[in-house]
Amino acid sequence: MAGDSEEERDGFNHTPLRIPGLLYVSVKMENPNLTLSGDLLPHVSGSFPLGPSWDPSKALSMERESATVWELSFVVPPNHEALEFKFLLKPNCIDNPCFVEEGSSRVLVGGAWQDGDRMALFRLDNDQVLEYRVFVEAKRISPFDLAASWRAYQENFRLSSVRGIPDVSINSEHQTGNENISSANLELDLEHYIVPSPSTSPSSALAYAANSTENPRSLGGGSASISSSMGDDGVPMINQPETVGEVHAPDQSKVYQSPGMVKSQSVGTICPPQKEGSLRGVSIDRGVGFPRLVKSSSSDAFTTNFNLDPVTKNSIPAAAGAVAAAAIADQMLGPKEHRHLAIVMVSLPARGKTYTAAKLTRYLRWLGHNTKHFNVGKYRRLKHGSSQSADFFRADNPEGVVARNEVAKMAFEDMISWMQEGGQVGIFDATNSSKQRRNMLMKLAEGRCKIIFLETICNDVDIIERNIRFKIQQSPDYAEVPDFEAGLRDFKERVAYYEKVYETVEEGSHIKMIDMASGHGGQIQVNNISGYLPGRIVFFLVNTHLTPRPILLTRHGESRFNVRGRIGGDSALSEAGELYKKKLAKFVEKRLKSERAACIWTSTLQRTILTAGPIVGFPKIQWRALDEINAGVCDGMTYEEIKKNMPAEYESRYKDKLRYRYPRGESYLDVIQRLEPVIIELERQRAPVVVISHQAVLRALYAYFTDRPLQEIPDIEVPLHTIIEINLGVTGVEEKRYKLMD
Ligand SMILES: O=P(O)(O)OC[C@H]1O[C@@](CO)(OP(=O)(O)O)[C@@H](O)[C@@H]1O
Repeated sequence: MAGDSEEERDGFNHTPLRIPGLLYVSVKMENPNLTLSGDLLPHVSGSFPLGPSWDPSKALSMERESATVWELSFVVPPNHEALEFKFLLKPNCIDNPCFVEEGSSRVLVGGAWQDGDRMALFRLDNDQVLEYRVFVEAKRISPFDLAASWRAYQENFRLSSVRGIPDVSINSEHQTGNENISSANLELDLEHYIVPSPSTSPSSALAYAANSTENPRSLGGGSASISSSMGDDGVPMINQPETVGEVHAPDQSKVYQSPGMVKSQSVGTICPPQKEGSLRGVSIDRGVGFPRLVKSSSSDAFTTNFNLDPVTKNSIPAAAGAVAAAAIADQMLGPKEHRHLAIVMVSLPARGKTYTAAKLTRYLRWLGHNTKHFNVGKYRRLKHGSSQSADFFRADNPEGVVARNEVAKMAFEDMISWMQEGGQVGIFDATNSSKQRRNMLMKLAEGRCKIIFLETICNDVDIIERNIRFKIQQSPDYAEVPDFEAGLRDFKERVAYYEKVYETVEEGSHIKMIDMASGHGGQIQVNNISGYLPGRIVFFLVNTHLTPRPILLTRHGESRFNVRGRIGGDSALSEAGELYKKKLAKFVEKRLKSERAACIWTSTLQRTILTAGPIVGFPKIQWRALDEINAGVCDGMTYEEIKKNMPAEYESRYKDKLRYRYPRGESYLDVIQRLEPVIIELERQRAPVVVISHQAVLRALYAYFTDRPLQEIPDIEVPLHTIIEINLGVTGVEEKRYKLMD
């Protein structure tokens, strides 16, 4: 084309490139007339780094890039010595001679030809001449691109040693070769290996679920106002409301300013131990909720207030995936569903209502929906004391009825106030067993939130009896009743009073869970339910049950990358990892020996598959969703290397590890989103499950079971060679840890 430089026309580089960094050099040969070359394969031989010598037998073969083009790429330091080389054609058969191109050697300096010929000529035995066009391309590359291309090379060319294993497998016999370890080393007295669970875990002991619900605003001494002030830039700053009984400290790391956006502050909430014997201790509120949608002050366009971190240049919504997508869709098309949702529990006492409410709260929070659990019993105890006898609950006791309606109203109003300050889903936990009470709540909700009634019906007398006994042991209502039998009689009397006036739900939007506790049969009836979140709630409830079973979480045995401090990758096990896999197999054998069924889940990465290897007798299933967080371009690097070579990325992750997404990789929030099907399946399973996975993934799973705030997930301790046993039972979640080796 007229005006094109010679270089642009023929692809040649005539001036030496003097650019800092590593040089990625690609040399190509093109032979448009393939038929002439027969089985002669293009090679390159030359000085370092192209080869140790000019010996043709050590020449580097070029890769076929297309039908007519052959390519060889290599990396050289920026100020490399002149590289000398020549093209060769080597026959397939080593006995035949090879042909070296005519003319003097080619010289590359700084990635550019030094007067090199643009054609390579080969004179064959029969005086036939073969002509190839030659090209060179040099690019400066970062160590990360280099690492990525090396990884791609490895993944493509080095077969994983476990690739032959099908997605679902079971080995019924110990593998030979794996057992050359003295059985004495593996003699496991399980109790001997128990180590304390982290003290911050609220579920390391049994907790009465109602204790950790919301504290009343008007009874606990705090205020419930929205404080609104002007920020430095003159735009209003909306503070998260305070919750009574909690001390608030603004989390400066989440204060952000973004052009055209309302400045917002997400508040970390430090909760001192709660009055009612809460086991939670100090915890930090997750500080992420349904993204608030605000209108830009500088333009007509709507923007989404996503708690952006000023240092994270690829800023990520506070709650990723579906939560953020729903917020955007609402903003563009108008809200499809009511922004605030109240799940109003309905049931007789001791039907698993509070347990179901707590479980649903935990699930919705983990997904990033701002959810709180309001337990009217807690309000009652704080207002009227915890030693009310059955009489208080009689429908023909006017003072009792007034007092109970009053605390219900108070809790409901607290819930609505919290919603108006940005809360999304309130779980309203009381018996709400008469139409009259439910009408009262519907009136209070009018124009302020949508109500879905969630009724739990249980017809299994054994389950009811078990729940009643648990209530006497755990509920603060009976903490001061020393005689268990007296407590039992009183509570049964209370239940009878409720039964007299109980009216099943027929009105409004509702979900009925009928005999779902055992996990055998049961049914869910749904009336007038629509929308994304209600749909998701129904799906969750359909899959959940109360059959007790353990879930064992463990990281793979130490990998070779772990030893070298490299993240990600797909390396095999170190020597210590090899030992752990054998110990783990023994542990599983012993711990699950009385179980009729169990299942082993691994990721698709070889370090988990190899760790599961010696476990016998249980099916093994590989889940891609259990793969480690994808570190994108940083995969295979050490944290030190990232810090040195990509300081901005390192800093961004350090500042907000939860939301930080590796370039071309994932964030912790991404990992949580992809784990949702795993959670649903874990809830659905009735047999024990052993999950052999990775640090980031197990942090997210563990946070779900122990109701840890999203913000804390990236720092949860999940050590190597340790098994975290989660027991899901009728009374809640219990945790135990076994450390098999260092
Ligand atoms: O989020 P951080 O703390 O980096 O932890 C995740 C990292 O843990 C590691 C080990 O450092 O997991 P893994 O156990 O699978 O080897 C890395 O591969 C992974 O990137």
